[in-house]
Amino acid sequence: MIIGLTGSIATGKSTVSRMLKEKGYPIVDADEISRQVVEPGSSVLEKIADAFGKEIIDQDGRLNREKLGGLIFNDQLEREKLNAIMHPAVRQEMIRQKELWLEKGFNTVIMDIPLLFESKLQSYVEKIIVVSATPSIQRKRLMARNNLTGEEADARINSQLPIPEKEKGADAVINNNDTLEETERQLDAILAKWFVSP
Ligand SMILES: CC(C)(COP(=O)(O)OP(=O)(O)OC[C@H]1O[C@@H](n2cnc3c(N)ncnc32)[C@H](O)[C@@H]1O)[C@@H](O)C(=O)NCCC(=O)NCCS
Ligand SMILES: Nc1ncnc2c1ncn2[C@@H]1O[C@H](COP(=O)(O)OP(=O)(O)OP(=O)(O)O)[C@@H](O)[C@H]1O
Repeated sequence: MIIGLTGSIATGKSTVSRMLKEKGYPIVDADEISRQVVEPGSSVLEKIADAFGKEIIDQDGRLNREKLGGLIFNDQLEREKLNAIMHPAVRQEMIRQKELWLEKGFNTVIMDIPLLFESKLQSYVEKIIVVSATPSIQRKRLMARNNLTGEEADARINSQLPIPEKEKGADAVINNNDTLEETERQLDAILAKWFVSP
């Protein structure tokens, strides 16, 4: 079974994804892939420099993620421009990795895709788990993790679909507002209900 794992920014996808990895599930991680496709010298990075200016690349040839984040999280048109450059490459690599895991004989593959709903990738997966948190907990965790002001955190949160919209499209919701143990208990209940194993 192909399971899509999504949520909103800083609601706890990576946390749940780590739990699944520990249980032996193979993970295809869209955030990790979106870092790989912009490695120094890649054609995707070249396109980003053409579109956003050479200043977006540091002296060492690496993408300045902070600068690019500052541009795209505050501006829908700039965000769409970046998405149009990056998403085709990210999608292609996600599918390649999923096929590899299936060829290796796994029954289940977890696709960790933050923008599953925004990018309309529902058809890529068979079941969808949404990791959810209350808006105030989400904002607090995002500010702490990324060292952001409230305003910067709000811009990132508002660049995605509202959490209730995502919950409506989910086959299962994990409420990650409490302890990690409580989150894992919800995860285990979902896996048992769906009779899945790695
Ligand atoms: C703008 C970038 C350079 C900022 O890098 P940074 O290291 O600060 O953030 P990181 O990549 O860890 O992403 C953190 C979270 O931001 C959110 N996010 C990232 N990109 C986007 C986007 N285009 N639209 C809305 N939310 C986004 C996601 O929830 C993601 O999990 C980076 O996010 C990026 O390359 N984004 C475009 C690729 C993309 O859409 N990635 C999301 C999954 S495919
Ligand atoms: N149950 C919890 N209790 C306390 N802190 C938590 C809990 N779950 C997650 N966190 C913390 O909240 C932050 C966000 O979690 P995580 O990185 O898993 O979110 P994410 O959804 O993967 O975010 P992104 O969309 O940015 O990739 C992290 O710093 C994490 O350690």
